[in-house]
Amino acid sequence: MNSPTPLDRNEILKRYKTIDKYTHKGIQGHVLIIGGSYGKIGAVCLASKAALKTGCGLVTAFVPQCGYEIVQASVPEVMVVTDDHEKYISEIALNLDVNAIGIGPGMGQKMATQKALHDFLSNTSIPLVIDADALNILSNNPSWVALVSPRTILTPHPKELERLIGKWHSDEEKLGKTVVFSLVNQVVIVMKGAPTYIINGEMIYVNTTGNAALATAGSGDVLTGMITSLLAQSYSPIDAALLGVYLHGLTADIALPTTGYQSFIASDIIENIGRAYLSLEN
Ligand SMILES: NC(=O)C1=CN([C@@H]2O[C@H](COP(=O)(O)OP(=O)(O)OC[C@H]3O[C@@H](n4cnc5c(N)ncnc54)[C@H](OP(=O)(O)O)[C@@H]3O)[C@@H](O)[C@H]2O)[C@@H](O)CC1
Ligand SMILES: Nc1ncnc2c1ncn2[C@@H]1O[C@H](COP(=O)(O)OP(=O)(O)O)[C@@H](O)[C@H]1O
Ligand SMILES: [Mg+2]
Repeated sequence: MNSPTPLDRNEILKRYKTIDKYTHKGIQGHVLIIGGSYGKIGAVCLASKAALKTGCGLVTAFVPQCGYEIVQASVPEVMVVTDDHEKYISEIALNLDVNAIGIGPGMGQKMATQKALHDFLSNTSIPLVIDADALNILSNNPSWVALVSPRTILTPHPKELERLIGKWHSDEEKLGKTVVFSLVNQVVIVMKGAPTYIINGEMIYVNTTGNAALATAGSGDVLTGMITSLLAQSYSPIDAALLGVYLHGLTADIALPTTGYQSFIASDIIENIGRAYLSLEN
C-alpha cells in the first residue's frame, strides 16, 4: 500500500481554479441536495448553504413536504422541490438539469426511502456524493453498491464506514479495507475522522487542516455540500474531494482564535469558507 500523500497547501494550489471574470450562475454549476426527514431538515439547510458558499451558481433542495418552509425561510437563495410524502422521502422523481448531486444528510432509513434510493441509483449517472443515511441504506443492502456509478464520492464517518466495510482491528487494516472497497467499486472515499483520509484506489491522501472544533453536529453535512458544489463547478471527483476536505478543515483553523474549540458550530464552517478561499489567493 502506498504511504499517504499529505494534503497541504502545495497539493491544493496544483488543483485550485480561480473564477473566470465572465462567468455567470448558469456556468458556475447547479447542485441538487437530496435529504432531510421530520426533525432533520437542518442537515439539508446546512449542506445547501455550504454548497452556495463554496461557489456553485444554483442550488435546489429535494426534501419531504415538512421541509418546504424550513429550507425556504432559512436559506432563501435555495430553490426547493418536495416529495409527495410529508415526513420522509418516498420517491425521487424530479426532472432537473443539475451538474452534481449530494444525497443522504438527514434522510432517514424508512423502507420507502430505501426504495427511493435504489430507484434513484439505478437511474442516475450525474456526478454524485453519497453521505450519511444514504450510506447506511447501502450498508443494509450491500448488493446495491453495484448500482453506484464509478467515480462517485462516498463520505463515511467511522461508524458509517464500519457499517459499509465491516470491523477492523488496526488503523492499517481500516485503511487497507477501505482501499480495497475503493478499488473494487471504483469510488472515491472520504474517510472522515481526525485526520481525514481521501482514498482513490491506491492513491491515498491525508488532510493537514482541521481540528477538534469540527466535532460538532452538522459538520459532515456541510462537507457534503462543499464537495458537491466543487463537483458541480467541474472539478474531477478526486479534486473536489481533496479541495472540499482541505477548505472545510481550514475554516476551523481560521475560526479557532475567535471561537475556541467549544463554541464553534457547523454554521461557523459556512461562515469561514470565504476566508479559507481568500487564504489560497495570498
Ligand atoms: N441538524 C440536523 O438535521 C442534523 C442531522 N444529522 C443527520 O442525522 C443522521 C444520523 O447521523 P449521525 O452521524 O448522527 O448518526 P450515526 O450514523 O448513528 O453515527 C453516530 C455514531 O457514529 C460514531 N461516530 C461518529 N463520528 C465518529 C468519529 N469521528 N469517531 C468515532 N466514532 C464516530 C459514534 O458512535 P459511538 O462512538 O457512539 O459508538 C456516534 O454515536 C444523518 O442523516 C445525519 O446527516 C446529523 O448530521 C446531525 C445534525
Ligand atoms: N476531532 C476532530 N478533528 C478534526 N476533524 C474532526 C474531528 N471530529 C470530527 N471532525 C470532522 O467533522 C466532520 C464530522 O462529520 P459527521 O460525523 O458526518 O458529522 P454530521 O453527520 O453531524 O454532519 C468530518 O469531516 C470529520 O472529519
Ligand atoms: Mg454525517
